[in-house]
Amino acid sequence: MTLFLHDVTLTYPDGDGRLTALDAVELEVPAGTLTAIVGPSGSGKSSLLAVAATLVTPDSGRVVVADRDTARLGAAEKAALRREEIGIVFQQPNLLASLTAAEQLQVMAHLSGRPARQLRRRALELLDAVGLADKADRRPHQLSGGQRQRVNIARALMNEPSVLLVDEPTSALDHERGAAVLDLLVTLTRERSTATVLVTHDHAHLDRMDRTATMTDGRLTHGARPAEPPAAVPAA
Ligand SMILES: Nc1ncnc2c1ncn2[C@@H]1O[C@H](COP(=O)(O)OP(=O)(O)OP(=O)(O)O)[C@@H](O)[C@H]1O
Repeated sequence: MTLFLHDVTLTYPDGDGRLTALDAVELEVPAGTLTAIVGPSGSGKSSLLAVAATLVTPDSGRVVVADRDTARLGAAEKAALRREEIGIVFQQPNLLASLTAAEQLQVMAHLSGRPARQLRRRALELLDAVGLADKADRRPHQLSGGQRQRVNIARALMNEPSVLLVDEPTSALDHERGAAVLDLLVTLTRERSTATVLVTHDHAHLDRMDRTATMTDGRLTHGARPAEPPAAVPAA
């Protein structure tokens, strides 16, 4: 199992007490599949991503990433695991204004120590995979919002991660571009065998995902489709 969370509980300090952000969460994401997490604001979705990314250590439970039990890892080993095995796509692309699309990707992988020419080749291959082969030398202000999000996704894949964590990738996009970005994420998940977790508010495209789970007050329920508004009953 590429990403595996077992009985994960996370609390934050809250006044005199503690607030439970994740409550006995179970999550298994096999390689090459995409799980969408939906749920209301404040229900714990971002906390789940932060724990899966090993950025936050839960109070209890197991977090296994690429067959490594993260509880056994020191800080340096965790940082290496993040760099080598985990790709993160944030809501806002956070691209560096002065760099071209290809450079955004290359700078990400620079620390890996691979030769510059090899990094450039990989950056161009990924930009091609996200449909931006002809935009490699554009800077962020010369790209549309959807194109910037594609650069963001390609950048997260630069180190060939086995786990891809995606936070609200379509929130800044219109319906059509949002759907195209989700299609792209499904394709990349299959092609690159990533275990992908996607947090989304957007219920419109859940049928494209392999699995859906709903977060409610820190508890994750699998398989349940989020409540849709009831269909209008035609007047008799
Ligand atoms: N660093 C923190 N310290 C204290 N409380 C926090 C912290 N981060 C999140 N929380 C609280 O934990 C709960 C879960 O927050 P989280 O950000 O995981 O929810 P979310 O489902 O991602 O929300 P949204 O959809 O609005 O981004 C919320 O009640 C939030 O206020």
